[in-house]
Amino acid sequence: MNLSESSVRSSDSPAIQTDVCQLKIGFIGAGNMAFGIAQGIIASGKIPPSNIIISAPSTNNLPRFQERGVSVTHSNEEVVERSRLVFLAVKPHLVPKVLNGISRNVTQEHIIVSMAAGITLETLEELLPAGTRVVRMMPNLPCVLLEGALLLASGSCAGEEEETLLKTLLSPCGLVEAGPEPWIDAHTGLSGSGVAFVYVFAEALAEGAVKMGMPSALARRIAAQTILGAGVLLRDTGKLPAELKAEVCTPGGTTIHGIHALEKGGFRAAAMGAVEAATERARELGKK
Ligand SMILES: NC(=O)C1=CN([C@@H]2O[C@H](COP(=O)(O)OP(=O)(O)OC[C@H]3O[C@@H](n4cnc5c(N)ncnc54)[C@H](O)[C@@H]3O)[C@@H](O)[C@H]2O)C=CC1
Ligand SMILES: O=C(O)[C@@H]1CCC=N1
Repeated sequence: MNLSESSVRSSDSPAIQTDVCQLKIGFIGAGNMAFGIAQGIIASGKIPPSNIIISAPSTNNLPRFQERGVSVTHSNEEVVERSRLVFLAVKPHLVPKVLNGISRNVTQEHIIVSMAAGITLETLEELLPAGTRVVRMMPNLPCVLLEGALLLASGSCAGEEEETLLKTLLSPCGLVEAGPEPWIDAHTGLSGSGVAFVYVFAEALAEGAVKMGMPSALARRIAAQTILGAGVLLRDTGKLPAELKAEVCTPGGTTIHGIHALEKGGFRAAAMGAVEAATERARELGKK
């Protein structure tokens, strides 16, 4: 069995089913993140939507999954019973309650992937049967458009092979990387929360243009396209931000005057401080 078609095996864990395309996948929680990740998995073309099941206590969020051929239920236990790869997509404070509810249904055949901000691998492993294969994952909102940035970290009974499986399944969601657990909290600040920091910047750019007389709807559209274009250039050229910045800055021109204003306003320190504050908050959420 090999992963490209395929199945994966952890050295001291059971094989991860037969074919990846036969893997049964579950989601507990049916919010935006579950939707983004499920869309990515469906887009991979490796898993038929009928092999995916999702649970939530109310029906509010379920129709958009049903429309894509995903099975839905109100029972978290049913999700665990019918799946081998289970994504935990509830808010962090609900994780202990949800894991207490499903723990007796979890076997060593399962891989449990939590995307809850701050909740540590140690906590997840304590709440699940000994030997459970657990992975922590931090996605971000653009996963819903398959332009996300995800970071994975494995628990003590999971590793490279579970990460390989997840990278294969999740790569349509965007950039998928793996790293040590402490990076997950930093990634939460940089990217999970960082998306919202970019929106604050977008709003501020647009409001600057409104102040200078541009209609706000047009200013917002241009701000969005400016951020999109700058981001694609940064990603696709592989150049450093400083190199691209230098390409825009004509000596004595408009941009360097604007950058001076940003620096006088402490923009760079504020952005670094935002990532630091969000990372610290993720660490705090993880404390028992
Ligand atoms: N929203 C974001 O940008 C990001 C969120 N996350 C993490 O993803 C997780 C989910 O976040 P969102 O999708 O934004 O939340 P959400 O509030 O949109 O969705 C949570 C879902 O959980 C369901 N739910 C509530 N109680 C439940 C229970 N007892 N059993 C099963 N389902 C239950 C809700 O009905 C809802 O469908 C959170 O832990 C968050 O930290 C991670 C990265 C980014
Ligand atoms: O604000 C939060 O706690 C979640 C985690 C990252 C993005 N949203």
